[in-house]
Amino acid sequence: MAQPANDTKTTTKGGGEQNLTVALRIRPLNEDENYNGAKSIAHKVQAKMVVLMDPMEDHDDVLRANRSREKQFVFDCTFDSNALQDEVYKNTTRSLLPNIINGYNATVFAYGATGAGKTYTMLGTDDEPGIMARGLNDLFVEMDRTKEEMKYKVSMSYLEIYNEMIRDLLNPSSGILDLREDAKGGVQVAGLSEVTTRSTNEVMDMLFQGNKGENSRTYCCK
Ligand SMILES: Nc1ncnc2c1ncn2[C@@H]1O[C@H](COP(=O)(O)OP(=O)(O)OP(=O)(O)O)[C@@H](O)[C@H]1O
Repeated sequence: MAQPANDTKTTTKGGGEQNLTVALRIRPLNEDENYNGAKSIAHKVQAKMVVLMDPMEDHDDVLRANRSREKQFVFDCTFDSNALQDEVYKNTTRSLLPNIINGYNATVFAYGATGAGKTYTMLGTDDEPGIMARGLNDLFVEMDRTKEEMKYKVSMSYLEIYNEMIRDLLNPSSGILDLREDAKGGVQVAGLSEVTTRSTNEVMDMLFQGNKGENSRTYCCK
């Protein structure tokens, strides 16, 4: 997840500076895991630190009693399993909006193993909308508020990358698309459709339509 304030500065290919935030979210154990007696080994211990307990630790093994194999990891921010969608949105994504309104690029993506909670965090549910719906709502409200002074255009593309093959989820009939570099060194997906949109609901409907055509694997929306 990316965020502009107080963050690690890295240099882009074009020489400019960009900010990067890495956040970690621990999801709650699901019903099956609880039923099978699973125990969470990931614990948020400080605002920025998570400890992973050694799942093999044996408290009766006196020979290893003082050899903790716990591992500590530090992130820009962390969320435990009780964290609400709004908390995750406000602490990772909301601060990107003023820059987007001013015409700068921003990227937010979720990374993790299957079942880790990427879709829940990004899309969420009707009752608990994720980062995308919350971000789009705020974006459209802000654009509406400033529509007298500024002219905005919002468009979206929705693609799937699976087994190194790229497909356009808004236009599946276009088949497998190629990745190309443009003259400025930017990466482009040749032939990817781009649809103009005016509301969060419209975007969500298109994501829903796009998901219908596949089994919802790795996806990217810009
Ligand atoms: N923070 C959370 N709170 C409650 N339920 C969650 C949370 N995170 C994930 N879940 C639930 O865990 C399950 C798996 O999450 P999700 O589908 O988001 O994983 P994923 O990383 O997108 O998986 P895949 O890569 O296989 O698509 C879902 O049933 C989801 O509702």
